[in-house]
Amino acid sequence: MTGAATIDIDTASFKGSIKLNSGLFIDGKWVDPVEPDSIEQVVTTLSIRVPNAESSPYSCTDVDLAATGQKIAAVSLGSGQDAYKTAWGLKCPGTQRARLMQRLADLMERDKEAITALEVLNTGKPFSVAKASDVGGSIQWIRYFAGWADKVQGKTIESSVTKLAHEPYGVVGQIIPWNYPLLMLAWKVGPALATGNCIVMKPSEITPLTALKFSELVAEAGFPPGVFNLITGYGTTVGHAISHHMNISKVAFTGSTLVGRKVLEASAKTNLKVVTLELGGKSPTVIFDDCNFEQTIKWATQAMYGNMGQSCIAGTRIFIQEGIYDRFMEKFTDMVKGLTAATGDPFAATTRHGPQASQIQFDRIMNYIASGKESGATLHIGGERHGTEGYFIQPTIFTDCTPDMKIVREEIFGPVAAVMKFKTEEEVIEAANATEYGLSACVFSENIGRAIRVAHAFESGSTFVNSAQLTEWSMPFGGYKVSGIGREHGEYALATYTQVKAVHVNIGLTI
Ligand SMILES: NC(=O)C1=CN([C@@H]2O[C@H](COP(=O)(O)OP(=O)(O)OC[C@H]3O[C@@H](n4cnc5c(N)ncnc54)[C@H](O)[C@@H]3O)[C@@H](O)[C@H]2O)C=CC1
Ligand code: BAL
Repeated sequence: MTGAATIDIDTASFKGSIKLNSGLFIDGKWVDPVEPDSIEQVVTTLSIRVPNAESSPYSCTDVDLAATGQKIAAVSLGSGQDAYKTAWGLKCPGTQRARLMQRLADLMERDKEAITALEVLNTGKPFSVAKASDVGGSIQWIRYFAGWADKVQGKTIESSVTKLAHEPYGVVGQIIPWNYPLLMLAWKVGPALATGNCIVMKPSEITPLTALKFSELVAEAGFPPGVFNLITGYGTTVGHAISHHMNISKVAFTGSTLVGRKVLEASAKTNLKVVTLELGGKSPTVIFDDCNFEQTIKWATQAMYGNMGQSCIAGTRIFIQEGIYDRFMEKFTDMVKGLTAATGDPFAATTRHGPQASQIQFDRIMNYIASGKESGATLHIGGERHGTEGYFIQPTIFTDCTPDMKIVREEIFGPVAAVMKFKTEEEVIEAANATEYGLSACVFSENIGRAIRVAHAFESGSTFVNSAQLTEWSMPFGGYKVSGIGREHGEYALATYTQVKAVHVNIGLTI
């Protein structure tokens, strides 16, 4: 139900009380979900776990913010449509949209510490990382797209005097996951607002807190009511309603390939809404003998274990050329031991590795570890729960992996590396591409000719030479194969939030 919950946080990184609205943010207002006997009915459960600073930081108190039923269609989507027609998109000049977006970014900057604390509660990621990458990155994304808002322009084709207008879709649905709750929101909101669309946003049911806070800042920034709407709830209800809705013209989804297929299917069965999908990955990290050894160790470790391995571009299949295999494994093992030693309370300044985001995810990863052991891979290090409480898993390495193993084929979304040895460039390209996924791939070699050759040979939407995971607001991001459809970021993202209208102007032709 609507109302505000106060979350008291007393940790090494953040001390304070954060007031958070707990309703749905629709048409610029916090509203109660409507009666549960309606046709489109969902149950919204916002349950957060607040570390109890008095005892172990991992013993948690459940705080219920809301648990209720709702019908979303008439209220949220109807008002979104109305707002689009009267107050946004074609009616609101790009310069004004840019100003509002910059104001929103300023407010996020103002509340950066509190937003970070909420994101840590949401996910368990280390505070310093959440502050710099998740919240800092989100602010950058909003600012970057604010810069585009007054530069979305059409063209004129001179020969036939045809004006091409790039128009917003109207109401777009956005369904996002739990691994980067605020960042994924910013990735999607930025281009949608810049191009003048209205948004119906559904955060993951596991991590709604920063999205609620973001909605408050949207209101404070002065966006017209209905431009940004937040509907919390489950995928099978709210997500299902969004993907099937006849008045939503485009859906942008990030999450599992399984659900991505459902969203696409929903489009086919309803109004053929445009669907962009950013899905899973099983990304290769290819390390040649002639790499810069010290740098490569660091990048490969970060690529694998960053965000506790809960990243769609995690470098989970690590291919090491035979000449440096032993030396690399020795140092890589040391890095993992260091990470294990720095595993713990996400609010502690020394923590570099936190828990997995949920019990479901914890169980899923532990099952993959069991499968790795059963399938004959060698458990090199890790493989157990870390500590006795919470969703902590030791950073893990499996060696002697083969392509048929589940831990090599499937996205684990946890801190579990599958290491393989290779001899030749041709062999490793084939092995790296032997996956249904194609989101990201890294190559490490000081032979720049070879590095570029391999980067081009990867069947992947993003490839990195002597680096990893450097996703940036201006660089297109998306998948080959089952890793997705469409691109986010930069000018390419604008194209996925606009449709082109050809206006043919007769300047003298008579019949
Ligand atoms: N590409 C990425 O960044 C992500 C990939 N994943 C992968 O997916 C696996 C499972 O994680 P989940 O949380 O279960 O992902 P998921 O794909 O079920 O959830 C992502 C979002 O989709 C929504 N959703 C779920 N069912 C839906 C439906 N029928 N219609 C519309 N929306 C729906 C969820 O509520 C959430 O907001 C992970 O282990 C990982 O492999 C998960 C999260 C992010
Ligand atoms: N889903 C995009 C960001 C990531 O998971 O790495």
